[in-house]
Amino acid sequence: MNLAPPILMGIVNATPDSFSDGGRFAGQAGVEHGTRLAEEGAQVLDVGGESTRPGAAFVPVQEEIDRVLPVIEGLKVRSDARISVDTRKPEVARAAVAAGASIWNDVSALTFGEDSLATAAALGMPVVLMHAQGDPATMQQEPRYGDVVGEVLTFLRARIEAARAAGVEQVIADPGIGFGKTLDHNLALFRSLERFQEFGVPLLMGASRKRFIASLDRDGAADERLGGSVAAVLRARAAGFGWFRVHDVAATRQALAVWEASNDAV
Ligand SMILES: Nc1nc2ncc(COP(=O)(O)OP(=O)(O)O)nc2c(=O)[nH]1
Repeated sequence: MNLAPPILMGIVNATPDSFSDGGRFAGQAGVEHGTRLAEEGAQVLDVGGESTRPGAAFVPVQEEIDRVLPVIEGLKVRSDARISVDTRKPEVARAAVAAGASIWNDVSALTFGEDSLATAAALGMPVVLMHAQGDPATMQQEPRYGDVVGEVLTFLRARIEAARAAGVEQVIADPGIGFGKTLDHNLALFRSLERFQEFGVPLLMGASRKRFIASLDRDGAADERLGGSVAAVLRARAAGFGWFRVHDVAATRQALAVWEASNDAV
């Protein structure tokens, strides 16, 4: 399997309430944090202004723009890393691109806004299409699937086709770990990651510090989940994933370096 070098997407949550680092990286603190992540090896910095953790409240457009723009503008000055904007809202994506973002990371896979598809095509940048069942506010109340892997694949296949039909040329697919999934649903996806290669597009894993890790080991807090986060990255890498959205860039970079060097199959 000839894999392109891994792309590390460092998480910069300019939010007051993100599940693992809420309130720490607004404004200048977000610029400093993103700069540090780029120095640690992140090729992309993912700037978000709305938490999408289970139970998160909706953030109005202007408030989300006010959160992400100062961080994006500051990072454009301080770092050469590409910037992605983590938003469901086309208005926020447009503002972020005007400020220097060049990737749209949409956890709603361009379904949230009526003009999301047209906006993505007009902006002409790569779009991350992620699977989620339901809305962050309620998605973990009672996730149900007949065949979670089959249904996630079917959804992403349809969204990739819709994006391409709308004129979006570059897409990245993401199974959406933790977005409307129980532990068993997440594990079923992890055991079937190779099936996502069918799309023939870059694949993104975003498992960093998520709850399923605590469910498998001592129920630790978000800052006690580094080992599980790295393990999830390596499992995805073994399945051909190339993009990794992580909080802990240096540790992930090092783990991938050792994994790549000790796997001649890469
Ligand atoms: N493509 C993609 N984007 C994502 N954005 C946010 C989160 C949630 O994690 P985090 O940003 O750390 O927390 P919060 O949503 O509370 O800010 N997970 C993903 C993911 O798995 N894939």
